Amino acid sequence: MKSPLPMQNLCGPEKQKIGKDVLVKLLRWHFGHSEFRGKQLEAIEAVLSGRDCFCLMPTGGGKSMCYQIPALAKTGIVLVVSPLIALMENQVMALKKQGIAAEYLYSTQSAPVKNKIHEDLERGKPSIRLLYVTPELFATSGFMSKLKKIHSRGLLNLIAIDEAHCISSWGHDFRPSYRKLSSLRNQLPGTPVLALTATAVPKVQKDVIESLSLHNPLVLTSSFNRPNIYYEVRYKDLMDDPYADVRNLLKSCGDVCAIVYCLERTACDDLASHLSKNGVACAAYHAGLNSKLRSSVLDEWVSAKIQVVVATVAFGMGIDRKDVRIVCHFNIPKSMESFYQESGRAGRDQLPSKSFLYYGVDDRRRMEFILRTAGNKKSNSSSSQDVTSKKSLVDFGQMVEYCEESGCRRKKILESFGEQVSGTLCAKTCDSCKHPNLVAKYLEELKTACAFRHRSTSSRIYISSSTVLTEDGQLSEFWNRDDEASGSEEDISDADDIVDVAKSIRSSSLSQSRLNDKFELLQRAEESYYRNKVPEKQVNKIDKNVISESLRESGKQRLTNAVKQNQQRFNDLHIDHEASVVMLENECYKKYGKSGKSFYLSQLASNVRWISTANSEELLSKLKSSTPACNATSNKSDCYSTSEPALDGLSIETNDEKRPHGLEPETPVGVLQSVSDDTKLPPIPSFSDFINSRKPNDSQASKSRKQSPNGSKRNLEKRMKYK
Ligand SMILES: Nc1ncnc2c1ncn2[C@@H]1O[C@H](COP(=O)(O)OP(=O)(O)OP(=O)(O)O)[C@@H](O)[C@H]1O
Ligand SMILES: [Mg+2]
Repeated sequence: MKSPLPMQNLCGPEKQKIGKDVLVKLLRWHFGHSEFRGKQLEAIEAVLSGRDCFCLMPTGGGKSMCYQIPALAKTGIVLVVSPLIALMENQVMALKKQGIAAEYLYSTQSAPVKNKIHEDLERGKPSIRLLYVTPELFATSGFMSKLKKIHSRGLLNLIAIDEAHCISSWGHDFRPSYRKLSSLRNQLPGTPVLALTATAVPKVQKDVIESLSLHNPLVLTSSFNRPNIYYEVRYKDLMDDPYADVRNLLKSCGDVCAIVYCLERTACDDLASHLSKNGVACAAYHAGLNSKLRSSVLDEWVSAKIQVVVATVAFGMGIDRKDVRIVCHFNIPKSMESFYQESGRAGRDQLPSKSFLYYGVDDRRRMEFILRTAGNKKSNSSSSQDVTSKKSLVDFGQMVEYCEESGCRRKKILESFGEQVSGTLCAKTCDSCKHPNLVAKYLEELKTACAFRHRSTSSRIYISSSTVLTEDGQLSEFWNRDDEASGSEEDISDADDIVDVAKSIRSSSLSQSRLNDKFELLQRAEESYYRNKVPEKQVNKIDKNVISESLRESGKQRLTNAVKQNQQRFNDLHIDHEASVVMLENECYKKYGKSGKSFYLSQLASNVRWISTANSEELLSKLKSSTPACNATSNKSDCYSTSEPALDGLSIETNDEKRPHGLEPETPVGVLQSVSDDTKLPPIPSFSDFINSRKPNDSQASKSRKQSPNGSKRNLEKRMKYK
């Protein structure tokens, strides 16, 4: 471990101004960088002199240094508020490696770890120089009173708010918990506050300064230009196989570090599995994976054991690998801000890197649908619905222009943040400046292709994926039949703000008639599948449809979420959550594993619906756990009679450890046992059955429709009408 630079020899008494040479020495000694970058030095000098500072620097610009150097320049503590535990963990680990005493605290951390940190902070001269905390912890009275003590002892040197744009609801990453930071100025007077962000929108900047009550702050802004990133758009509608294009692109760049962003979790799994099968070693990362798997992917990627990650935006803020050479968006992002942040993860080492955006007209429509619906969900009054929805659609419009219009891409990015850009700035570092004729040709072809598609495929079933309310207010999920992608709230909003998302879903205003239309479409698709069975020719297509282990994992996660939403009922009925999830997922897989992903996902959605709609008896009779029956056999897999190899990924043997103790031995029919027993349990309805059961007056008619030729005819007429 490197010994700390002996400060007393460098800067003398505490109050004395710390000179530039001292700060540069600290930078070199501790971090090995020769000089400060951009506005780092100005920010550091401001906060060391006790002044508030708002620091706007591009992604990868080196914002962390602006609070890390002050922490080393004075005895005492720098408090850093950071939005993500993973982000704190990474930074603290890196600092410790450099021999700098840093720790992090969050509310659900184990008591011994917390106590050790608190003990250090209570010492006359704490050894900790940087303390990272979550905004949630900051807002607790217990932590605040401890902090006030440190403050009253004159040891709190600086409060740094990293990713400060999270405080603004105008920003793309709003975290309600950041709002609670607005009281810190009153609670801890006299301590300078440093707000750091890479978010460029002026409205957000103003909001951050006001919300944190920064007093006469030094406002430091830098250009958002990332000269080392080459920008290019690729047009999916002009490609035979966009997957192959991504694959070839990655292969042609060699074994470089890359992030491929997809809108939806299932798309991540799908693309990752395609790439892996075709010689590009990679891993999927999204919020649907369990946290263990996610952190292992992250660890492997950070330590360069994996070079390529296919991820949703859950792979986001604070991801710090300097040598990302390619960021590829397989679907259009929701705004220029998001695009800038995500593509900005490339080339943090300032070396040449590339951003590729795969643009497709279907993706555009889907995003428009999602934003419109999300806008409606997020607001209660109809006027604010309009405003939210319009704002996000306007933001998204900039992204569409980026893709659909000719002209310098770099200029479009920078101008969207209000920067004036000279014509020569780009210097052929985007496709439009480098190959203007080619891009113009693509855009022309795109227009033609879209016009043609509009005429010839207006009958195509286009169902955008989203989570919406059924008529009785329960959660229901739709699956996109076109690309088998599932809607995922997390993918388009705050990944860790489940409560907010749930609230927003509850206030969804999707009309009943549109819902019914969608039900009809899904139901018909399922019926038609069984009528036509899969022809031989489509064998290849079905291969693509294979249900991967990671898809099954994410299926289990969906069911787990549904169980969590009904946790109270499960607890009241003493139903084992985990075993139920395993059993239901296994049932989906057994039933639809061979029919392909589409129906597997559909059946999972049915299960999710069933979990929230089934009454107590139904839940009990299907899921009541008999843990003791299974415990009686030492090996959990003995409880399964199935010999399916795909069960490997379900880690059944771990369920015993996790199962709550105290279940009575006479508990009836076991979840796991139920799969192997002949005991007849109520089936989970298929999509059609579910819909029909919800239409009591119509169910008979629906059945006869399925059977009689007249029924089919009526069905066809109805379909024509819909189209
Ligand atoms: N003065 C410097 N000279 C060279 N490299 C630097 C300097 N300051 C910071 N860096 C390096 O730049 C990289 C990015 O730094 P940092 O993570 O602080 O950026 P950031 O502005 O916080 O980015 P983001 O917005 O993505 O969080 C780090 O790897 C860091 O070591
Ligand atoms: Mg940062």
